Amino acid sequence: MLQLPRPTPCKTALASVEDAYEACRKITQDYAKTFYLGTLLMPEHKRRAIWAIYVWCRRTDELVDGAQAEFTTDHTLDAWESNLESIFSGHPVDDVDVALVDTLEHFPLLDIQPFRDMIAGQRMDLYRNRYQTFEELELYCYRVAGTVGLMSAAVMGMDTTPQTAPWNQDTPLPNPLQEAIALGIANQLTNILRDVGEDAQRGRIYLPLEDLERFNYSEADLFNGVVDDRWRSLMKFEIDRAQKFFVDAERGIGQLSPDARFPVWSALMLYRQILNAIERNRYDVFSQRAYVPSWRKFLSLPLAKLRAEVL
Ligand SMILES: CC(C)=CCC/C(C)=C/CC/C(C)=C/CC/C(C)=C/[C@@H]1[C@@H](COP(=O)(O)OP(=O)(O)O)[C@]1(C)CC/C=C(\C)CC/C=C(\C)CCC=C(C)C
Ligand SMILES: [Mn+2]
Repeated sequence: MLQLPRPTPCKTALASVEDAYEACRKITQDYAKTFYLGTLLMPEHKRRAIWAIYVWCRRTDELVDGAQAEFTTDHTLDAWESNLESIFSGHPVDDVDVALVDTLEHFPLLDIQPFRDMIAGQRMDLYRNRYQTFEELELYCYRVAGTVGLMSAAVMGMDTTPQTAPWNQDTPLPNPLQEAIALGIANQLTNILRDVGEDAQRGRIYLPLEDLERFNYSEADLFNGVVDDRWRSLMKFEIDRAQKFFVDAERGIGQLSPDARFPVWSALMLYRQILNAIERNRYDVFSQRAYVPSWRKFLSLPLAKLRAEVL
C-alpha cells in the first residue's frame, strides 16, 4: 500500500514546482489507473493540474478511509480545512501542495467552495453509515464526487465559441457545470454499487433504505449477501438511476473545451463499463468485484474519440 504524504507543517524548504507535479503524477498513476489514462489524453498544463487536484482529493478521502482513519476526528478535518485556506492564499503546507498552489495560479476559475464541500462530504462519512432517502445520498454524492466535476471543469475549460440551441438561434445552451456535477455523481453511484459488499463489511450501507424497503430487501439480507430476485430488481433500479446521471453528463461534454472532450468521453465510458460488469456478474457484488479488463477499456477508446469529434 502506497503511503500518501501527510501534512508536515514544520518543514521549511518545500519541493520545487516540477518535483511537486512529478510526485502528483506518480501518485495518480499508482492509485487511479483509469483516471490516469484519461489525463494522458490532455494537454500538459491541464493534465498536471488534474494530477494536483487528484492528489488533494485522494488525501482528503484517505483521512476518513485510509490506514489512519480511526484517528480522524472533526478536529482533523478542521485542520485540513485550514490547510486548504492556506493553499488558496498561496501558502503550500507541504510538498505536493506546491503543485496545487501553482495550479490555482494558472486556473483562476478554480473556486475554494467545491474543495470545502468535499471536506463536508468526508465529514458525513465520520458520522453516518445509513441514508434514508435518495435525496440524502445525492447530497453525499455531490459533496464527495460532484465537486470533482466542478474542479475538473474549471481546469478543462468551456468552449468559448458562442453556442446556441439549434431549434432557436437566440437561445444560449445551458451552463455545463450541472453536467459536470452529474458525471461526478454517476461515478460515485457506480462506486457505491460496485462496493456494496466491501462497505457492508465496515457496517456501511449507502443504498437508500427507502429503496431496500421498496424491494422488500432487509439490512440483514444485505449483511448476509443474499442475491435473489429482490436483490436483482433493487440493483437494476439503482443501475438505471446511475445510467440517467451518465446520460445527463454526456450532454455537457460538447460544451467543454475541444481538447478536454476525448479525455472526458473516455473517462465516462471507462467508468460506466463497471455497471455492465456488475450486470455480467448477475448483480453479485458480494462475492466478486466488478472488474473491467484492460482489453475492454482499450476497445472503448476509438468510440470515445469518435464521440468527442462528432457530438
Ligand atoms: C461537462 C462535463 C461532463 C465535465 C466533466 C467533469 C468531470 C471530468 C467529471 C469527473 C468527475 C470525477 C472523476 C469524479 C470522481 C468521483 C469519485 C470516484 C469520487 C471518490 C470519492 C469517495 O469514494 P469512495 O471512498 O467510495 O471510493 P474509494 O474506494 O476510496 O475510491 C472519492 C474517492 C473522492 C475523491 C476523488 C478522487 C480521488 C478522484 C478525483 C479525480 C480526478 C481529479 C480526475 C478527474 C480526471 C478525469 C480525466 C476524469
Ligand atoms: Mn475512499
